[in-house]
Amino acid sequence: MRVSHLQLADFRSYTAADLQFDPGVTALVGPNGQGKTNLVEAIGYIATHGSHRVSTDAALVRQGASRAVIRCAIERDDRHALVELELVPGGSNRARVNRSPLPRAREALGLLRTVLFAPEDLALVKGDPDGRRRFLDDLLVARAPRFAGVRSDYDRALRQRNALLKSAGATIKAGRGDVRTLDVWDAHLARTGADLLAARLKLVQDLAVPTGKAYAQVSNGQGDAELTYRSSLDEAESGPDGAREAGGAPTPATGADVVPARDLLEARLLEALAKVRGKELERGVSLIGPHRDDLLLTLGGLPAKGYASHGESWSFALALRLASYELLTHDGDSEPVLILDDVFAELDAGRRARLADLVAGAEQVIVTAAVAEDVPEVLDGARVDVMASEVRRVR
Ligand SMILES: Nc1ncnc2c1ncn2[C@@H]1O[C@H](COP(=O)(O)OP(=O)(O)OP(=O)(O)O)[C@@H](O)[C@H]1O
Repeated sequence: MRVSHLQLADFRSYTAADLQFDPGVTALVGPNGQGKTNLVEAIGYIATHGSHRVSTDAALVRQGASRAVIRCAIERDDRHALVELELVPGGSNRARVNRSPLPRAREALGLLRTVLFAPEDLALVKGDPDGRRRFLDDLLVARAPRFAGVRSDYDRALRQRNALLKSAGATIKAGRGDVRTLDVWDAHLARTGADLLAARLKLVQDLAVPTGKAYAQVSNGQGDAELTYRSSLDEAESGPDGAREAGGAPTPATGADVVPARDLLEARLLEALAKVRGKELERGVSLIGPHRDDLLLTLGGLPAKGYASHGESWSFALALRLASYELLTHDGDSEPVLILDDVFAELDAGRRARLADLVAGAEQVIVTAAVAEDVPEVLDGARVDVMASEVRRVR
């Protein structure tokens, strides 16, 4: 799969942009702050309906404008799709595919698949669990777009349940409030939470081997990179409020683990929610569910966060992206578009060369760099200069 044409209106620093892409490598080159990342961010947005840099859309609309438009032509074998997204901060985004409006923008998910690696990815290793949960959920959606609905159903159930715990918690605890409404939200949370949890557990199992392999490739065989899904459900069941005895620390995924059935997870979530209800009413928040989980990253048995060096952390983040690329390629009938935003300048010579070798044969690679020398020679291809939010094809 590849992007063949990108057009922007009022997106970030661009009043308008129009850029054609060839298959293979395209390097977007220009000094800092000229609009290179804005271009790849727009392509990433078409694929994920989100930005890799900000969590709300307001910053994506050019200052002074009220909406932005991204139009992207996608080629997949001999099929073509023209996807157009209109970003309306504070309102609902609108999508058109081949010039026909879709009832809901999220129906356009899945038409373009990208894997984007950027300096922000260091937070996957060094940052809070929130970023790692988002990584897993974005990959779930890229593999199966229906998970966009699952995720938003879970978020809605969580918001409503937290609002109820906060507003009516004290009265329910005193035996005067409407417990039945809380029971209903427990059921919603357990149902949608089980969908999300089962999918994440399976995803971590699928990612474990390719991540270890990619880490070894990028770091030239140094260190064992492992993934472990840490679930708040397991912890609640083995804690003082729980019914089960502690089962010890969670073990790293091996790729061959048995993922608990979704229905069993739903029953376990319901039971655990009932057990912690008193504590939740006191605190006014939901204490169990996928929103409290984490993906633990370990290197040679030690947590990467807090122990790994800067270079090792980079390699781990890169390994997660390369493993995502492998999964998406394996699942679908075509390779996702690979985007490397400003990453070569961050890597040492060895890692840079190994990464370049790994991605050189991909169907489409879009690279951004401040200077052309940062792009490894093996990634020889088209070059576009970006200056003051103007694009100029030079090769
Ligand atoms: N909503 C917006 N409206 C107008 N300008 C914006 C908006 N958002 C970002 N910009 C501008 O876009 C520019 C940054 O563009 P971008 O991040 O693409 O730079 P870059 O070329 O990738 O730089 P670097 O090499 O430093 O990463 C900044 O000058 C910033 O002020």
